[in-house]
Amino acid sequence: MTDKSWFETIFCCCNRRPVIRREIKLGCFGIGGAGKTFFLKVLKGEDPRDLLRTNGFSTIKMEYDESFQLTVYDVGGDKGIRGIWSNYYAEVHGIIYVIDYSTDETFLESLEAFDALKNHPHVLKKPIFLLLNNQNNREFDDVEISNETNIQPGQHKCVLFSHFNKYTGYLNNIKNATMTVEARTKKDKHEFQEQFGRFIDSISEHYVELSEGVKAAELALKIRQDAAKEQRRLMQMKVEHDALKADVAGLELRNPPPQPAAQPVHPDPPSDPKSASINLDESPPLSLASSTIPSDIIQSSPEEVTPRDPVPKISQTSTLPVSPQDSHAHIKMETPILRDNYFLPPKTPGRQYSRIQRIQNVLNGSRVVPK
Ligand SMILES: Nc1nc2c(ncn2[C@@H]2O[C@H](COP(=O)(O)OP(=O)(O)OP(=O)(O)O)[C@@H](O)[C@H]2O)c(=O)[nH]1
Ligand SMILES: [Mg+2]
Repeated sequence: MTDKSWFETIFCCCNRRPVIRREIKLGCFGIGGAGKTFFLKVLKGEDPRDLLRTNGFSTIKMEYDESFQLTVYDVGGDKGIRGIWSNYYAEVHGIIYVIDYSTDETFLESLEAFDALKNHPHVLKKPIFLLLNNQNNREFDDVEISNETNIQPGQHKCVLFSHFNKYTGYLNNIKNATMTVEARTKKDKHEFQEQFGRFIDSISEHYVELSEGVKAAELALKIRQDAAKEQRRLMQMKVEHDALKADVAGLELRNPPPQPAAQPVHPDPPSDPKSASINLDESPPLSLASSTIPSDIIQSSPEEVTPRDPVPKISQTSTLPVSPQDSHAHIKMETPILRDNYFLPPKTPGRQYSRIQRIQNVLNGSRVVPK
């Protein structure tokens, strides 16, 4: 017994082959109001009335026959949007171009835009279907049109003309697209339908060659899109990073990091030490106990917990002068210091440093040497 997938089994049971259509991609161009969307709707078998201007582009899909499915990019034709036409040239197997023949102005404008299109490198060697649309029932000459469009032989796979003048036929009968384009062509036998059929035949004939260009363009487009996506992702990350940095800066401004405690400096005391007023609440009086603070207690004072430069040892016998750069030491010598709850009187000339004052100097890390 041969292995068959459920899909194959269903179709074998129904005695029908699954329909796998290959895709033909087409681009439909022409100046604004030329009738591109109108034509594509009629071709597909949809009601073409009450159309809106195509803003950007729209994609119209339709079944052509058993072998092919059509994907048509209907690109807006207003002057401001014509710049994007060339983005589609490489990605399509063939070009539909609608020439608006309603007035001399629209005809000239259509020819100008067509001239740029037909000479584009991605349009050369591709089949072109030229549809002449004329809503004013103007007379025109095929030879004249052929001369005006100035198409050189061999530049394109084929160039097929057709007329779509003042199309009014059976609009009320068009309700929905139930038939393939080919089936409708056989039924209606309109000239534009038959010419369009020849255009698709030409694409089918060169399908492999044309598809290579289309696939290469699709790959290039995907690479461009991925690169653009990556670029957008990086930009987004940068924006988020900058926002985070700004947040952190804002937080730091509101809550600055803890700075080393500033040394309290008191104003110059009165010259007579006896008249110095002492706030008993804030600073306890100098006591015998405080003047004999054991060194281990001093070491564990809160001031010492804060990391800082190693405290230099003070030698009683040192004769080093006070450095002029050591401004801290200078200030501390000249002012009374209220520190760690011990009041230190200002230094008076000739007076020996008390033990407490030496301890205080050690705590301040100053290099004051008693005279
Ligand atoms: N009856 C009739 N009306 C047409 C025909 N061609 C165009 N029109 C009218 O012209 C209007 C504009 O046609 P569209 O098909 O929207 O023109 P377009 O080329 O798609 O224009 P843009 O989308 O602006 O680029 C349509 O709404 C129709 O009313 C035609 O062959 N017969
Ligand atoms: Mg349109």
